[in-house]
Amino acid sequence: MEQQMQHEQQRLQEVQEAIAKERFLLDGDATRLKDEVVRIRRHFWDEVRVNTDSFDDYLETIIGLRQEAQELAVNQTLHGQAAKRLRVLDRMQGRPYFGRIDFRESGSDQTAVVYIGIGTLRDDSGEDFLVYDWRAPISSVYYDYQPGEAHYQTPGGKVDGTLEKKWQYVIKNGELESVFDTGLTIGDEVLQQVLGHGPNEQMGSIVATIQQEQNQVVRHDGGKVLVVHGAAGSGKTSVAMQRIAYLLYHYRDTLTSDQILLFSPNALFAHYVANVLPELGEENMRQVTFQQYVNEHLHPELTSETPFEQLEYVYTQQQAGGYRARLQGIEWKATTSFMKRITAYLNELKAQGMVFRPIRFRGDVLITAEDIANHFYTEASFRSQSIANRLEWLAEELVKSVKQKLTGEWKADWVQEKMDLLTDEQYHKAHQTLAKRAGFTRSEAADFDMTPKALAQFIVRQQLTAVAKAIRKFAFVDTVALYRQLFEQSTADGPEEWKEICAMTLETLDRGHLFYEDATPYIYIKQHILGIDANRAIRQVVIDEAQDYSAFQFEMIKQLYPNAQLTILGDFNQAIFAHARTTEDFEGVTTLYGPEETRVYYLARSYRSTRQIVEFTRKLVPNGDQIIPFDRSGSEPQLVQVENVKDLHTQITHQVERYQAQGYTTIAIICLSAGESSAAFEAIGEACGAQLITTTSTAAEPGVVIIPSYLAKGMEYEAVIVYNASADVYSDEFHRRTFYTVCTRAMHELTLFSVGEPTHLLANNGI
Ligand SMILES: Nc1ncnc2c1ncn2[C@@H]1O[C@H](COP(=O)(O)OP(=O)(O)OP(=O)(O)O)[C@@H](O)[C@H]1O
Repeated sequence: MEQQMQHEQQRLQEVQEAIAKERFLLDGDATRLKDEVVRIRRHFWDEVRVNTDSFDDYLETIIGLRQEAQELAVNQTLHGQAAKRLRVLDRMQGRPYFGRIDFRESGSDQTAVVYIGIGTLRDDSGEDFLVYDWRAPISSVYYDYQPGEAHYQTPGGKVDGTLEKKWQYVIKNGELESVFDTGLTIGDEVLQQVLGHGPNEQMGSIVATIQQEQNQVVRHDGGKVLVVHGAAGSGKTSVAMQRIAYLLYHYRDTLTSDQILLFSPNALFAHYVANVLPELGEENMRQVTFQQYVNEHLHPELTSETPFEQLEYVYTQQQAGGYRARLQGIEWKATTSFMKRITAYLNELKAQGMVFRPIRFRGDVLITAEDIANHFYTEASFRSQSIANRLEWLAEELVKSVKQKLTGEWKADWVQEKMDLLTDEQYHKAHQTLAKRAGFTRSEAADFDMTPKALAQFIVRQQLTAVAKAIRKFAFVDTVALYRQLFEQSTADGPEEWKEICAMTLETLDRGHLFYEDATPYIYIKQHILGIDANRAIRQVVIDEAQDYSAFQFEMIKQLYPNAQLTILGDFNQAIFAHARTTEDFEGVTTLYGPEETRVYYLARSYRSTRQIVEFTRKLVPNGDQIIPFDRSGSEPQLVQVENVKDLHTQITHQVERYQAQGYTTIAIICLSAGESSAAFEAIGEACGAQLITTTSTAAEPGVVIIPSYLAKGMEYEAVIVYNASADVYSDEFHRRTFYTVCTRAMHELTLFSVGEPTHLLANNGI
């Protein structure tokens, strides 16, 4: 064994030398390329002879420009590639590889020894691989098999053979610490070690320990939709990030990181995952939250409640009037029944019911809403057209009509007044523009005689342009009134509290505001009427925490990114939003592109928490027995009942101190709501040295945080303290999924405090 270790030490050293050598050469190249780029930029115009005297001179100038631009682009690309390779080499220096497989192809008497790391490394000759990229086809054997028969797929077909050996290496800061023969050891010691450590404040890559069931997801290919349903801590987010890295490698000739879009739940989470791809030497994908999308697409006169404000209402306003109706409304507005209702409504609008705004000029109505509606519904050639197409045509007609109506406007008093008030600069500008239009060159402009009539017409035209622009953007369609109409009608299949839901929705709309549950349906209607601005460049869309998305949201994402494959990851036990509280699977998602285009994986093993914590948390949810803990041992979760809030604060402060003394650096005190969080922060923030996390937080420092439940979603902490797991706070059945989400954030330690009687949700835990 010692001899083996020496051999491995020596090999490691050789590989490190090869990395250092490539690094040295590339460093020189990168510097040279950078200097070249700077030089070309600086002297761009020196190299190009600009001469437009004759056509030939002009052509020569264009050719010169193009050559120079091409040279710049080539150098920039080469520099980008060199810089990327340098990033990979930098990371490989400290840990060139983490695994090895000895694989013998069927029919061959030679065994290939394959070392696996985050990037490829060849020897001096360029012929042999010293290290294989973890995403190379042969590397999949490492993740998929124990010693014995094995195979892997290449673009050329399936390769069968025997996996003779499978080793894992622990290399830290360039030093070989240990080698495991993972074909022989029971349990995964490296994984035990990795999971036993605390997290940084940002997520890391799991490339060295991807598990077989996760590897299937990472390398899945084909179909428009990939759904990953997995328990809390089963690695959904990690797998999503590794998958993005895999796709960037596999489709490196056709896919770039800016063609990949990740929908994340909030800014804090976006920051949390932002380090994984750079750690693997890849550039980050684009990230967006659904709320950002909503804000960009609302009518400018509307504001919308945020998803977090909606949750705060749901969690804290049980006693408010209309609460029951609001909750029903939240659920109903996310259903496929409501979507069907909207589809029928959009169809009806082809024949009747469109609502328009009059077209005004300087406050006066030029074309009434009734006239626009008449035009829209009586034009015979429109009948078979979609609403969006009709509007395009109508807009042009309206612009023409407005122009016609304003032919004599230049004589109006307001124009004369405006002319009198023009500054010298404005007058000069008008003169220049009109001279140019009349064919005068810049040097001849002074000879142009601008008549008062021409100036007056110019002033009118300026205002008209703004009106035409608004018409072409369909400002004459009253999208808010169109959404409103849905709640002015009765419906046969609406929920019990329909009348009250309608009254609440209308009252909110009257204030120029939307409930969060109305934002997506409103935008959906708006886009179907005015046309969708689809983004065809995006090729991959990844939706994490997808259990919180409604049928509308999925449909909208599909329509927005028609060329993208979707990876949808979620866990319905963590569906904390009221609209999803009774949904149990992604069945609705299957209808997006049909079952043949949809593949579903289930990840049952939970890696984040100790066995004791998983055994505790899985009793909180109905199907919890399907969740399999990774066998890592820790202490039992504790429930501490206290008599009053004063005691609660004293005890929590002591608990934080104990955790700190145990060496934990990421500790979360998780509250149900923002209100509870700020009260907790006020009382114990200073004593615990804690940061308060709010919806506006974009990053958290390592240390103690006080955080509301919905912002802790997707995150993890070494030690979790549930602020108040009492029957008063987690009072209802609908708190179950939130409570489960809160408790599953813990990696090593979980303590629940309760002022008075604990929540009924703990009944299955014998409490
Ligand atoms: N194969 C693995 N090797 C090492 N660590 C892993 C592996 N799979 C998961 N983990 C770790 O388990 C923890 C949970 O992973 P992750 O956050 O991706 O799970 P999740 O399913 O998205 O969780 P949740 O739904 O609860 O937010 C992370 O610390 C992650 O690094």
